[in-house]
Amino acid sequence: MDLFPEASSEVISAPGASLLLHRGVALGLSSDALLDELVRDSAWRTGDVVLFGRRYRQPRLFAWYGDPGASYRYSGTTLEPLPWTRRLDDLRRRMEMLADAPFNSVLLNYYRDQQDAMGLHADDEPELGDRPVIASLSLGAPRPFRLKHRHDKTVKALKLPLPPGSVLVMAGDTQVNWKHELPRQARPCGPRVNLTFRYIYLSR
Ligand SMILES: O=C(O)CCC(=O)C(=O)O
Ligand SMILES: [Fe+2]
Repeated sequence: MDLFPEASSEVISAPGASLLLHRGVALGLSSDALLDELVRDSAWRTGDVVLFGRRYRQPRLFAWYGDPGASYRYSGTTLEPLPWTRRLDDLRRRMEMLADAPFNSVLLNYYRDQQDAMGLHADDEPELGDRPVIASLSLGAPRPFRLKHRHDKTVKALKLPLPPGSVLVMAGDTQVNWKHELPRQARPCGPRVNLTFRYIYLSR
């Protein structure tokens, strides 16, 4: 078991973005064991999206955990967070140290195979604030994460392979200037779980 994998941190240069990719982050157990545990123990649910007036099932499972009141809004529904599990709270503390920012919630996404995906979007909901710090922990199949500039078509898209045990910290104006996606894959691949730790400004 690789409890202390080779750790490294890399600045990903992208105009108008702040991206730091940490590899081999200490998680308290191996990334494979953590993947298995989260797949088994998380309260996975399905979601729908409405696109051009039609309702579609999202091609992935998700779960939302956090402090009371840190609710998550998507496609017209508001989700109340499930209480932190010991594991997720431990990971939250680790991510806070790594990103030097507070987090009060985490969105887990479970991509069961190559057909599960997440479309192009920015995490720019008002409750995330103006320049959110988001720590994105990846486990399982190393699938490419794509980033596209929102305003300047001449800026080349980025394709980052996010290996298991890596944490991509998106900060500064990243969400203002860039969108990101996790495309469907042509080739079969194993499961992947991604956790995005976020800070939700609580509504009064
Ligand atoms: O699965 C990923 O790497 C990205 C997830 C994501 O963009 C999100 O949860 O907002
Ligand atoms: Fe996102």
